[in-house]
Amino acid sequence: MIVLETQNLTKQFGGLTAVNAVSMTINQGDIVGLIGPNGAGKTTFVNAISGLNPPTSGKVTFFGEDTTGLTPEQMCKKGLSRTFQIPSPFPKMTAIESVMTASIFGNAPGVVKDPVQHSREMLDFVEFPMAEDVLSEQLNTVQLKRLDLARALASHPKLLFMDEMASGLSEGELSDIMRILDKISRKGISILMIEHIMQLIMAVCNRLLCIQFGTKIAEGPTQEVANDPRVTKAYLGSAD
Ligand SMILES: Nc1ncnc2c1ncn2[C@@H]1O[C@H](COP(=O)(O)OP(=O)(O)OP(=O)(O)O)[C@@H](O)[C@H]1O
Repeated sequence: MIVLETQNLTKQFGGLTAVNAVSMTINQGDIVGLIGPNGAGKTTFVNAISGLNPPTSGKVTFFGEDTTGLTPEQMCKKGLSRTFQIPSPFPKMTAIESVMTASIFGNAPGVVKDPVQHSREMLDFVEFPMAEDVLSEQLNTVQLKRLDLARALASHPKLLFMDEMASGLSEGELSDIMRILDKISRKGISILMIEHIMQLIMAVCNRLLCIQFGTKIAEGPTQEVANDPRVTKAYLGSAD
């Protein structure tokens, strides 16, 4: 089953074409790695799909429905959640209160009977390393990213976008993230992850999409794309 499809998705900022006619597909159960050099347009592409910064042209289809230009709130209600490269929490809220906002506002009324218990389960699920009543402003970046993930999962997504979840992680924290990604996937949630850490990409992604200067240069099975000379040249820096 096709979860998400983009057709010629384009985003321009004035004279800059940050995303240039990108067409791609995510199938049920996929863990797709979105790779490409810095400034390639990865975050802009994800923003254009998830509603944060709507596309200039092109089409987004989510579970067969045209969702082009819908707001983040509308996309969330339809089953698309995301995490951010730089999480921006509510600083004066505790961890559990932050997750509760998503639990309460990210689901249709009545879906979550007990938001406290549900949020606690989400924090457990992502193996949140701090007490649930810690203030968000006291968390470091790695802990904030874990909280961001719990918040994203609290709205029962069918598709999850993750923006550089693993940057700055130690070797041990990286294997924690791999385990958590596996748990998310086993729940039937499809994943698109922007990531620079090839160790993680190669271990968890079944497919890759590579963009450069806003244009798709490769899409397909992980090994195939990773070995594509255009990708090695663009992303890893050596083709010859
Ligand atoms: N709001 C904006 N206004 C103008 N230009 C923008 C805006 N957002 C992004 N850009 C530009 O669009 C291009 C793509 O940026 P984007 O952040 O999507 O790249 P990226 O692949 O996610 O990079 P990185 O890996 O460094 O996070 C860059 O040239 C960037 O400067």
